[in-house]
Amino acid sequence: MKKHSFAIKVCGITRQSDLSTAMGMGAHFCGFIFHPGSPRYIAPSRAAALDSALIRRVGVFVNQNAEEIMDIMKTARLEFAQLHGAHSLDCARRIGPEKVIRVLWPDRYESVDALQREMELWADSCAWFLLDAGSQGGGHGVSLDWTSLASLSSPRPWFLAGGLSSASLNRALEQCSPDGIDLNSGVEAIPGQKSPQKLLAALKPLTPYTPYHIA
Ligand SMILES: O=C(O)c1ccccc1N[C@@H]1O[C@H](COP(=O)(O)O)[C@@H](O)[C@H]1O
Repeated sequence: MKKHSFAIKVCGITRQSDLSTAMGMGAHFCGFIFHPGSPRYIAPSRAAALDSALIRRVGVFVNQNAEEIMDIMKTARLEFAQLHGAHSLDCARRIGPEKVIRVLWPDRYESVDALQREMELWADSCAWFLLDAGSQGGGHGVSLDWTSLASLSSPRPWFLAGGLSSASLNRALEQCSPDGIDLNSGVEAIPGQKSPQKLLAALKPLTPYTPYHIA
């Protein structure tokens, strides 16, 4: 593994026990999925009741508009909105760029240069990018081609997502250098429930690399 520090996000949290385990293992961000079609869906009021101490709370949105997103952010006490759908720049600006994690799907672009041009377009309208596998939606458990991201020079910090698990993390981090990693289906016992063993297996080897400081 290359020696650089990065943030850890554990997404698809539906239970306090999983959130507490993730925090105990050094997660910096936790994610709640507000897409009703997802097996990881959580109602905003239930997410509000989960105690995340000082780590950052992210909501994942696919179909909702800016007003619905801002409403849920308030109810669920979220700091960030992860825009995982066909959201516009205007939607991101209305939410507030400092609160937006914009998802992009590298497979949609013919080259890393084309992906980078899209990132430049979004740079003033988001705080982070999240790169996911496939061409839409998320939670597929499929990996990206990490080598193609080795030369990426993002105008904002970015999370690497897409089926990351203890089996793939080491290789992924050898091949590209994200500012954060996003763990979801790769650390589950069943969809919507994390496995403490899988979380430990994925996160323990990262301990020397994750004293990530978030201002
Ligand atoms: O996990 C879901 O069910 C989901 C549904 C709709 C949009 C996003 C979703 N999850 C996000 O997808 C990425 C990658 O997940 P995975 O590691 O491949 O399971 C991650 O950011 C999740 O937050």
